[in-house]
Amino acid sequence: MHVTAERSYDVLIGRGLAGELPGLVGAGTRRVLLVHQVAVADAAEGFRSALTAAGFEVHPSPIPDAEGAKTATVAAGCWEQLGLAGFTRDDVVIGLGGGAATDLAGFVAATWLRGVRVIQVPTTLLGMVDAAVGGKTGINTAEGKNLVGAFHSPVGVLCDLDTLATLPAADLAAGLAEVVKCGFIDDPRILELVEADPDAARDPAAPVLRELVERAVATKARVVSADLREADLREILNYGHTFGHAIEHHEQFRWRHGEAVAVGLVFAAELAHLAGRLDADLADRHRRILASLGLPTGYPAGHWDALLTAMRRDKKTRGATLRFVILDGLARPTRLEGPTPELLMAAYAAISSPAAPAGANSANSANSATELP
Ligand SMILES: NC(=O)c1ccc[n+]([C@@H]2O[C@H](COP(=O)([O-])OP(=O)(O)OC[C@H]3O[C@@H](n4cnc5c(N)ncnc54)[C@H](O)[C@@H]3O)[C@@H](O)[C@H]2O)c1
Ligand SMILES: O=C(O)C(=O)C[C@@H](O)[C@H](O)[C@H](O)COP(=O)(O)O
Ligand SMILES: [Zn+2]
Repeated sequence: MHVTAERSYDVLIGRGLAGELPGLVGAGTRRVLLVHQVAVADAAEGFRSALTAAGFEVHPSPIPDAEGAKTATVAAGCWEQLGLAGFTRDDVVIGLGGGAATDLAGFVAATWLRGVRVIQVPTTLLGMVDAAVGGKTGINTAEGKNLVGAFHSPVGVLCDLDTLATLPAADLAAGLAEVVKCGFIDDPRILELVEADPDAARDPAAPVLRELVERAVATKARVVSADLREADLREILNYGHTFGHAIEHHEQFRWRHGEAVAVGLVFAAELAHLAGRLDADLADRHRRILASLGLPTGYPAGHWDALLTAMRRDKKTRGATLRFVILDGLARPTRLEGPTPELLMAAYAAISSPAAPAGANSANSANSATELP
């Protein structure tokens, strides 16, 4: 799959792709910072040996798990490592792991010497279909999700489907939320494939998963190739994220991103329905598909003020005006600008349910900011 950005690059999707990495790093390079999650330490060791054998000086950089990596402190640790090792503009950063690792690695690469090359090697479904592609990089702050970052396109993306074999089922399901998002905004065939066999969609060895990855990457590649810097069209990739990011922040980043996006998609669908833009069946189709994948579709009542405060920091907000990506119909994304407080609260009421997020991280839900039964 090809992406057009400041420089064009390829997203390779397949199995057994590790051998492609030294070629992507390129002969003119001396040093490689290998930023990786501890969960993929074995894969990191394999890459380290292959790159060392190819003559590169490899600096492994293990990072904290999940959102714990997307902090200024962790980024500063990487900058220190780059400085001590004398990384120059010819050198390369590799991001290996889930979206949190690729977001951090991309941000470190974007900021080191005002920009060095980054190669993304996603090892979660979400990383493959979304985070590693498109050049959005960033970290969180105490005030919100992804508030600091840069657009910095990778020079290549390696999606080795073999790496998904070890991914926990709940993380795979979380990645499917972004795949389903692509289905609603752009490629309805995705929805048909999931509806035909939700269990196969959750099976990393099933052929349908590969097709889902290819279709979601195709949507993302087409959109970011047309609008890298989110001047207009790219906002459709943010479908479900205004409310989703607010949940992540309110839950102090203890929900998986994809789980929060799943609820955000249902919120956006209800908002569109209540605004008279989307019919009830299509709104409900969001719930049915996401629930069939074990994803949450509701959020407890009683947290509106905090969620609204978080939504005001969304990057799509202009001045005091909240802006939502909604659907006018299937694969017809558009925007809803400045919905009234009554409309927003009605959408919240429509998704406020006592149902616990089925895919929620059990370690996380114990610490949930909300009382989930
Ligand atoms: N830049 C973008 O365009 C973009 C797009 C979507 C999401 N994101 C960001 O991506 C992040 C979410 O990504 P994610 O869902 O991949 O979460 P994640 O990076 O936290 O990974 C999920 C979990 O899977 C583990 N893991 C990773 N690969 C594994 C493997 N192969 N086997 C076993 N365990 C593995 C990780 O250690 C982690 O515990 C969020 O921060 C979100 O904001 C960015
Ligand atoms: O690539 C994009 O553009 C997206 O919005 C994809 C989202 O799935 C992703 O979560 C992204 O990181 C959100 O970006 P943000 O600009 O809302 O922080
Ligand atoms: Zn997302």
